Amino acid sequence: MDVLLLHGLLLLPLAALLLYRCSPPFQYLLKVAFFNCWIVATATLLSPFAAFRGRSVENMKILRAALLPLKRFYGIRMRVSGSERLRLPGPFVIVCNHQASLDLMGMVEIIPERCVPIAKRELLYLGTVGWACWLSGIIFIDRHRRDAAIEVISHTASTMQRENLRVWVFPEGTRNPGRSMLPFKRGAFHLAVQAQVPIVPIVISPYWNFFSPKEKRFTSGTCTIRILPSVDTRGLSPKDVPELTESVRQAMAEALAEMSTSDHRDQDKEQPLLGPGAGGDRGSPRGQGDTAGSSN
Ligand SMILES: CCCCCCCC/C=C\CCCCCCCC(=O)SCCNC(=O)CCNC(=O)[C@H](O)C(C)(C)COP(=O)(O)OP(=O)(O)OC[C@H]1O[C@@H](n2cnc3c(N)ncnc32)[C@H](O)[C@@H]1OP(=O)(O)O
Ligand SMILES: CCCCCCCC/C=C\CCCCCCCC(=O)OC[C@@H](O)COP(=O)(O)O
Repeated sequence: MDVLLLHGLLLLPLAALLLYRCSPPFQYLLKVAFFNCWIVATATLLSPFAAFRGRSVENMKILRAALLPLKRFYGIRMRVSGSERLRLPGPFVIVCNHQASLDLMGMVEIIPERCVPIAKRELLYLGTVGWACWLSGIIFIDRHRRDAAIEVISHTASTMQRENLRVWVFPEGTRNPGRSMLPFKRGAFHLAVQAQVPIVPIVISPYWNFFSPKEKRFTSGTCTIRILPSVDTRGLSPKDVPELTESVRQAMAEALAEMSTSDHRDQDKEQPLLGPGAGGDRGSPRGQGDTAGSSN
């Protein structure tokens, strides 16, 4: 009986390993589970240290350090182009496309100092993760209460100037794995106009060559982040916001379309720490590679 049990216990990890290597959907599930576990574990372990400092944007540095290793686990190579455009001295508003939770990997790659994201209020209720977000100064809005959200944004505009704060907004307002961008919410643009600060648009390339929840596929691959030229808002007033929103969206949509046809060759792949990138590069569009970036 004991021998049987021992054999069973030995076979279980072996079977799991075999399944992991042979079944891309199983690999996908485990990789997504690990992503979430990593976030919960680091938030739980590190938030008490951040709590000594109290709520502060400086805690973003801890949050960033905790999330930076993720790309190595998954063998995701990040290529960034135009990073010098983020080296503006004062406050500014970043607007970025939002595909999935994986965006966190791109965010930590490029997010400048003293920058906080605007996030949905629901994140506050994620236990220690919500606590970590609150401690790091993340700004929460209730998307279902427009007036309250607008008030938070107005308040943020004055804080930005006073405290030299940068703000990161996902103007689509929700995750969008689709091939084109959703219409933009106007909050980020009102914020920039109210604070009279520049807007820096950022586009993260589509993940479909290595990540697809629909197909349950998560392999290694390359992600390109393009920082577009900043847009000045000095002298603009609230009546200019619709046009401003549309012109920034247009520039981002064009960049996204261009990046969607870019190909990431096999030699660009990193070896993931979490096993082989089984499943290959299915579904990746073929074309010219984006060589403008510097890899780091
Ligand atoms: C060294 C340091 C390193 C640090 C490293 C750090 C690493 C960081 C890593 C990890 C952090 C965690 C990351 C978490 C990420 C989470 C992401 C999310 O949760 S995304 C969901 C939440 N985001 C949004 O929703 C977008 C913002 N939303 C908006 O801007 C909306 O506009 C909103 C909510 C304010 C209203 O939404 P509406 O659905 O009503 O739509 P509308 O069309 O925009 O507005 C309706 C009307 O209100 C006006 N309006 C909107 N905002 C206004 C404003 N601020 N002032 C005046 N009017 C405004 C508009 O002009 C429009 O009016 P008219 O049609 O033009 O007449
Ligand atoms: C201060 C100490 C820090 C310790 C280490 C912290 C470790 C990580 C902590 C927090 C990371 C943030 C996790 C939040 C990730 C969620 C991002 C996301 O994708 O949310 C979805 C939301 O946008 C849109 O929602 P819907 O598509 O409308 O549903």
